[in-house]
Amino acid sequence: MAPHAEGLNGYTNGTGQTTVANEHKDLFTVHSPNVDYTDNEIKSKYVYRTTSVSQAGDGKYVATPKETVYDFKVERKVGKVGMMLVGWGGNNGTTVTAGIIANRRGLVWDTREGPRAANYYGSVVMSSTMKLGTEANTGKEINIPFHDVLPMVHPNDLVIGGWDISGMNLAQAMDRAAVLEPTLKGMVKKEMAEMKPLPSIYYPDFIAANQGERADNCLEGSKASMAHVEKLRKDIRDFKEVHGLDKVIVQWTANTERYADLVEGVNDTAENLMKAVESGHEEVSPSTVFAIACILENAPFINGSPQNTFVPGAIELAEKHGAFIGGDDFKSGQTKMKSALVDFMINAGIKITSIASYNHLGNNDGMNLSSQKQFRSKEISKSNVVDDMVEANNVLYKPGEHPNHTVVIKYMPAVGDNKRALDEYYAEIFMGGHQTISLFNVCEDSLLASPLIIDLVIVAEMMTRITWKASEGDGAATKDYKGFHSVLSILSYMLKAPLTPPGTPVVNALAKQRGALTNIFRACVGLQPESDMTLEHKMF
Ligand SMILES: NC(=O)c1ccc[n+]([C@@H]2O[C@H](COP(=O)([O-])OP(=O)(O)OC[C@H]3O[C@@H](n4cnc5c(N)ncnc54)[C@H](O)[C@@H]3O)[C@@H](O)[C@H]2O)c1
Ligand SMILES: O=P([O-])([O-])O[C@@H]1[C@@H](O)[C@H](O)[C@@H](O)[C@H](O)[C@@H]1O
Repeated sequence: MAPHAEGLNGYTNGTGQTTVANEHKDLFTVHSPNVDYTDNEIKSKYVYRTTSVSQAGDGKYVATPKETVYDFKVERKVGKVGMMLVGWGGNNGTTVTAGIIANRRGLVWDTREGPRAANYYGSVVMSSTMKLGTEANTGKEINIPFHDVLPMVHPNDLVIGGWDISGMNLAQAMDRAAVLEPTLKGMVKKEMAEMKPLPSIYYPDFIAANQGERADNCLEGSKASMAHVEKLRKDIRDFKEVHGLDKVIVQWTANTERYADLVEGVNDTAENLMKAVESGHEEVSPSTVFAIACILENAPFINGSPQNTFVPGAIELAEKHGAFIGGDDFKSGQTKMKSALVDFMINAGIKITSIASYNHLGNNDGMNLSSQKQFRSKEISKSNVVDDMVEANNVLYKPGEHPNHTVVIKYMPAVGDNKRALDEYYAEIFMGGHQTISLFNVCEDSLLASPLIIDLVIVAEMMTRITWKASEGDGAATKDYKGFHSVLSILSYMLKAPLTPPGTPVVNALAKQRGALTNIFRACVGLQPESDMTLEHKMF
């Protein structure tokens, strides 16, 4: 077996290079009067160009180009970052932890197909690129690793911890998950056996009854309480202190909960929500209690599951505290494919009239989802993913017209984590014709979700070091630098049901989501949005 390369005081990032942990080296600098680099900051002046449209009567519009000048400021020091997972002992939690350890140590392990090396495939931040520009004298396109556009935390440097209602240590839980090759598990088992999830809050009514048998690592109390909020806050503070962290990002990768009823006077405002927690109201879910604890600790909290963790009171609480939240529901395989395929077909002028989405899986997630209330949470997040694309094409679809769309999930233990997704897309094409696309997509769910957990942590942490002010253009110029809105809709590329600031549109089209993420980060170093116009190759 090939020995694994291990740098002193650092790690190999899968390509054999040894990188000193926590040190960021700029791959490029922007040479512009609008960009200023200091030891601690990158400051840029960015002209944001949009088009304002107004109705001109008889169905016509007037389009007026608009310009707003923003000043962005990026802190260059990454600091020491912790990732705390709720549901750490689950398939995703154990898999992402083992994956980061394997990358940090540059592990290579034997498989039936020969040796495999640790990598971050499936992470848009770690394994995709973006166009920086074109080479001055050759016109050749220069692409850079996405991770290098701004000073971002490297996943190998993440300090990992978390909670689980199951008390298994991470090595035992990794075996239970049955996701990774035994040869790889053997190489990380010792380190993972040292990792034990903190006891968590367990309110049985929110997840399937079939989860009860693993709940042996729970705090006292089966309903929300301030004691629970304060205990989780202390867990976060202690984790930061013990590991000397500058910040902690928390993610919910625990089981899918049932939707919480939205009750006026209970979870409609921040004040009522806190009162509901104090009174132990049964409609406050564990995930909402975690969200409250993170908001009060100013630890960004991301919901990787489909339930409505962020009830209106939680969003208002986050806004009041200027804390970051994001969600919902990792977009890993079947839905990611759907959002790309539907985007392409509708933008090609093909009228999708029905989408049948079936899948079966045999992991614990599937077992939890075999309970109707938990399935309903997932059905909602998987069904709404095409709405914006349909609504954007009023040539194909009349107002309110939608394709038929059905979502089926079945629990079949035999296939374990290797979910089978079967989709049929039925569409109308030219002159009464039809196109039927049938997909069979085997998604190794945790191996697809783990890179998303990493991307969500990296992007959320990056957002804690970006501030802005508007210097010219429409609307009141802002005097001081401030952070982005509490609801991090920039995370949408990794999520099925993107949470957006109240009153703002939800974008599910995958290309638009990636474009927003890429171009916002480019703007922070004064670069214009990626443009594929390549006029330089068309007009000379
Ligand atoms: N591809 C994917 O795997 C994928 C994609 C999208 C969403 N998700 C969602 O991610 C979540 C995790 O998926 P998984 O496959 O790892 O599931 P899993 O069942 O293997 O892991 C969930 C873990 O959460 C723990 N848990 C349950 N309630 C808890 C609580 N209140 N506090 C702390 N821990 C708790 C369970 O003990 C379990 O270890 C699920 O909600 C799933 O729907 C997964
Ligand atoms: O592949 P995808 O649709 O993005 O997401 C997955 C679903 O297909 C699956 O049914 C569910 O069990 C997983 O938790 C995950 O949500």
